[in-house]
Amino acid sequence: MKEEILKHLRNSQGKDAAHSSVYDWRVALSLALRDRMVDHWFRSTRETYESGAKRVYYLSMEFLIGRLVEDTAANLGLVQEAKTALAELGQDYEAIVLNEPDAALGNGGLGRLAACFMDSLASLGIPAYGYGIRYEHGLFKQDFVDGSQVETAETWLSQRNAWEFARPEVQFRIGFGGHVEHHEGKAHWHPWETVLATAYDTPVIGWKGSWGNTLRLWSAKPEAKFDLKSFNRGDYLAAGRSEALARTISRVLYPDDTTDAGKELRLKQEYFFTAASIMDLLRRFLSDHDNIRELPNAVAIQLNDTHPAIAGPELVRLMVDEHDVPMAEAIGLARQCLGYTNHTLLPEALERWHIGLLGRVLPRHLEIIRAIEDDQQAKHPGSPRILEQDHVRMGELAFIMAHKVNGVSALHTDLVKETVFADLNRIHPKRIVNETNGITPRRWLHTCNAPLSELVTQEIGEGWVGDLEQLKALNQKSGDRTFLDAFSAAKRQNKEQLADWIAQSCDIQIDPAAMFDIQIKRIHEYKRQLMNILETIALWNEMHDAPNAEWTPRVKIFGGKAAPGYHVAKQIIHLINDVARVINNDRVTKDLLKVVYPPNYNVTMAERLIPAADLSEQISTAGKEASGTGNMKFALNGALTIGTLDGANVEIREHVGSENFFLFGLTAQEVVERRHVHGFSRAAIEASPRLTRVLGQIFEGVFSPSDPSRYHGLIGTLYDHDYFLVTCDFDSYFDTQRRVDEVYRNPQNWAAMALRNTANMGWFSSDRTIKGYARDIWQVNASEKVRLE
Ligand SMILES: CCc1ccc([C@H](C)CC(=O)N[C@@H]2O[C@H](CO)[C@@H](O)[C@H](O)[C@H]2O)cc1
Repeated sequence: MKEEILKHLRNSQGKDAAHSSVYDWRVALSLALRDRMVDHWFRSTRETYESGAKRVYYLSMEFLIGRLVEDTAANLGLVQEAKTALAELGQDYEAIVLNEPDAALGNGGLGRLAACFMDSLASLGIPAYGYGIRYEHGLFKQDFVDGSQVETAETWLSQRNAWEFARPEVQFRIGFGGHVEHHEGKAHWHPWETVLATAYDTPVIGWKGSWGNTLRLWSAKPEAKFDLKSFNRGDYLAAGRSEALARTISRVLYPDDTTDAGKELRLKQEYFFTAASIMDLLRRFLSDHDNIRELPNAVAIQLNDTHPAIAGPELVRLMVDEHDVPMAEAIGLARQCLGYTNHTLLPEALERWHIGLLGRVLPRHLEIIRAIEDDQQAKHPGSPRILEQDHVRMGELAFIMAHKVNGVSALHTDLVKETVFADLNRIHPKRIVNETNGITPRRWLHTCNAPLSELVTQEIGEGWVGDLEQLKALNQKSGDRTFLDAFSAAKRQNKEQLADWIAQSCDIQIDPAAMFDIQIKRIHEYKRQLMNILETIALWNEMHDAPNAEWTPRVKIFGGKAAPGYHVAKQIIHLINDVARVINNDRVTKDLLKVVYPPNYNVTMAERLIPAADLSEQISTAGKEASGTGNMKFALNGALTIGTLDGANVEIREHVGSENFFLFGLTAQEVVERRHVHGFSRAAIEASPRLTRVLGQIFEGVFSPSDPSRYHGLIGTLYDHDYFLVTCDFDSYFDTQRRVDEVYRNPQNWAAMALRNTANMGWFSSDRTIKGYARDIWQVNASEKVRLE
């Protein structure tokens, strides 16, 4: 390894060791690791062609990958070798792995799930491609100015991306606009503008280097070369216009994760990567098949939400216009290839494109969508329509064009059947299945939590990393004092490390003995960070009133970004920072309560925070969080959950035992009923002196003396439009937090409950989730060799 690193330092970075920066060493190490991946990658690709195995194609607008050095070294079993080599070269492995920028090509849950799925697909030896966009700028960088979020462009590609292989030879022309000419029953689309989709491949190696798959990300390049004529006549802007236009397509990730912006550029992004992906997989299929009607036996295409839903019409277009398959048959064939995953019930997140816009940008596809609509209406008269009130409903299109539709937790899938797709579910009763989300145990325990990972391996061997259900064996240690002490010591070690980082990066001193209570996720009203900070103020009030009473010291840690245009979410961020400033400077409660909100929450920060957590906040309004995956990461890393019966919380509580889970709040059914009660929020506030006091303090500007009326709107909303029932769940949330305090004051008991969480989270491995998709949706098998390993 040492020679390989030095070789890349010299030959790839063009630096001699004496004058190399941490960045140079990091790129050299990455390239050395990448070299070790290539053989596995080529072998897997070769084996797939030879075996004629069915391939999975995972289409996603987002892949929230994070950093890759540690993960890749771990999957190749080279961590120790890399550490030793760098130490011998006088370099610090920790500093080098932290130098890597996050590949932040996603907003939150949906994007991170796609990244976990890629790791599991490779670790299970399932031949697969991930298809997405190589955004020049990922999710924005978040900073706080006077407590408010400010966004700046993210610049991961300003440095060399050591993992990718550019594929200039893999290019597809993607058309937009123009018109469709119909001639002798055949349609010819004449796009007005075209851009080139160029591929960049990143190898994805599974656990134990068992198998290698590809993440193919598309970058937009101009069709027209540099316009020398305009340049020579001095019109420099014109010379670069087509370049600029093309690059906008893959320039930046849209930072919204719940609101359909409905912007033309977003539609172009969705079509750009989807069309390139469909063309690419069809080219690969036709390279060793000549009957397009075989396609469903050779490919399984999964749509990660509706963002790639245009894949249905695009596949039909290519079959009909370029392979002369009759329309109805093409629709049937495409349906057999496609699966669609729904990740949200929030109405504002369900994509619907104005017919005018879609018809202008994709005229041929609108024709095909009309044909799909007619086909559906002919077979199922009265079926919900795709075209409704001059909008194209992408959820209905994806549902109708898929042979299987899945939700991402048991509760969510039931709600999908009962609400958004109730009518389609009645027409197609077998189409909706559940595939509860999962997380990769490689990144989210083995790599991010060495103290616990080593303790577990010491106790039960390393098999759990590839087969997480083996953790169950730890249940029998929940009465073993020595093991529990070791378990608590691992947690304590992580907490001390986190306390050091927070002291250094946020200049706040926190006590590792205090309870670390963490809520990290995108800021959204339904995730109820607002209820958390209201409870924090209520606790502070009572600690301040009676500082000598028996309190459980707490550190409240928040992390998360708000979509730039989401005003209320930004207000909530401002409030949390305002409250933190007041509480953290309160001499009376300084050893009892601290509030910390490190800016720019991302995958790397999650890897730092989750191993150090005692309490995991999963407090969404029941019926709103489709699944959650952070909840799984916390429980796997030995945190106890305070949560509602929402998303995957329900299944986590079933697996870890209700006695090891702090449940509170209204159920999804009760939420719907309570909303019908007139004045429910005012009634809840009046019934709670504690809540009334807190809302009064905020309203008067106790936390914003320089701008006393800053939160008048926010508080007003709680009184009159508390759509997410913060007021109704507040008291049971506060009381449950006090129960948490009591249990935490008994470390033995707490440790036993925490151990039972870790021990019983095996089912939430994304390996189990992917096996479900393979069984229920894709009908694919893992490669012989990997399965037998
Ligand atoms: C059109 C804008 C947009 C962009 C992204 C999205 C995503 C579907 C939002 C998302 O990330 N949903 C989350 O998906 C996770 C993975 O399944 C779930 O665990 C979370 O509960 C869900 O909120 C919706 C709308």
